[in-house]
Amino acid sequence: MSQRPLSTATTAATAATIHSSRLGSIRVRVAVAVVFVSLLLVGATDALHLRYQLQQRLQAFDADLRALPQLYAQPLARSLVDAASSDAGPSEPSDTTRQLLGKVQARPGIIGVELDMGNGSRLSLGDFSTASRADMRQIDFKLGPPAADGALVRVVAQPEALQYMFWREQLPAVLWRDLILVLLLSLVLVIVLDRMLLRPLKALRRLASHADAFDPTLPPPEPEPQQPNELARISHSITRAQQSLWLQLQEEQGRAELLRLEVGRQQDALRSAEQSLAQKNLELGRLSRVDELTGLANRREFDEGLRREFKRAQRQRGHLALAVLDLDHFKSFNERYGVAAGDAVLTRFAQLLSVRFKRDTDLVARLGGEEFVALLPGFGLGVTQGLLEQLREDLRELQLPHEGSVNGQVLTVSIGLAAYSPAHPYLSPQALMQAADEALYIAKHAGRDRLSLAASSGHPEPRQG
Ligand SMILES: Nc1nc2c(ncn2[C@@H]2O[C@H](COP(=O)(O)OP(=O)(O)OP(=O)(O)O)[C@@H](O)[C@H]2O)c(=O)[nH]1
Repeated sequence: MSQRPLSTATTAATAATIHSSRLGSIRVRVAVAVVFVSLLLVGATDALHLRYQLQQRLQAFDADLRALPQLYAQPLARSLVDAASSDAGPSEPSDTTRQLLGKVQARPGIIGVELDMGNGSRLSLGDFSTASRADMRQIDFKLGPPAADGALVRVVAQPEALQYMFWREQLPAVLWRDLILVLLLSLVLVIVLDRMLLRPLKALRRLASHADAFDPTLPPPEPEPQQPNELARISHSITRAQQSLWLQLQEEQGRAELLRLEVGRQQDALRSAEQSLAQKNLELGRLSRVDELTGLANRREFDEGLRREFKRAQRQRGHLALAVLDLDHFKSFNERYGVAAGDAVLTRFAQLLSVRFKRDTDLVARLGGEEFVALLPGFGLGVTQGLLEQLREDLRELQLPHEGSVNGQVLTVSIGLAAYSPAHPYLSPQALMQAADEALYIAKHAGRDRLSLAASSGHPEPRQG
């Protein structure tokens, strides 16, 4: 968590660096574009202006050319008349004539002037070698009668020279002026663009980078200083939204934490309830199979064991001994010594049974009241009889007083014993149980405190202990 603000800040700083370098290159490009546009504007304006001026010059030049006959026809005619009356004669042009023609030739754009005096004499000033070119202009005018009848003046002009002169005059000044104008215009445009476009663009990009790095799980950043109004409003809106989201997130996180704690508590309670339920189920299972007073197996457990071991004995053609044990005159014991003492005796007798028959396969159970059973897989009548006699001896040794007993002194027990074997196979568990019960019945009726064997023939044999 602690690295997140750092990485976000780094990202924002990197983005700002990239943006500022991009912005720098944009500035250069804008400046170049502005200079180019200024150059174009100023150049185009001046080109139009110079072209207009040149046209004016050419028009004026044409007008001057057309005005030459009016200006020079008279003076030239007069100079010829004067020359005719001079000593040199009409065939030689006078100095005045030369001067007048020189004036004409000296006019800008005029490359040559020729006077054909009509008497075979000619006077040429300037260069006529290029007179045949298409852009040449030629004006011929006659020096009218009577003074110079037949004299002709030919003026050859070249506007190109005039244009060349025009450009040579104008261009340096125009170029300097344009340069200054371009610089000034570029400066103004760059300043205006920077203020109106680049700065808002820069602020917008910074805003965009903040929007990119927007994370409602972080505290909102400080507002940007000196932003244009609209951008400041957008920036403040984003900051406000972020603040609101952040607060909501804090609340939600608080609520989520409480819910997590509550869920944890409920899960703990559920776990302990499940454990308690499992224990109770175990206990229930145990209780359903165990006699509560003595801790021995109960009748249900015994019935299952009897069925199981009987089938095994049948299957394996083995031995299975079953003894039913009943304390004698227990009713009178309860009456004399109390039920609690009776319970203690039942418990003590159960312990004797458990000690005596302690193999894993032995099953000792209390069927109810003062009646017990011992199911002994693998034992025949002989071995079991010996063990039961030892048990009766164990009981005698305990010397549990019972004045109402058979012998008027101690508690005794009667036992009925039956055993399944291949030689004496009973047909069912019930038949085996019934045989043991019958043997017990015989033992009781024979005077109690004894063991009675069930005979396979159905005639149990009581034995005096
Ligand atoms: N203390 C105690 N007495 C029980 C318990 N269950 C049964 N009894 C008593 O055991 C006595 C059994 O009496 P009976 O069935 O008449 O048999 P008995 O008096 O032993 O006579 P015989 O079996 O013929 O020798 C009854 O008085 C029952 O109340 C028990 O869990 N605890």
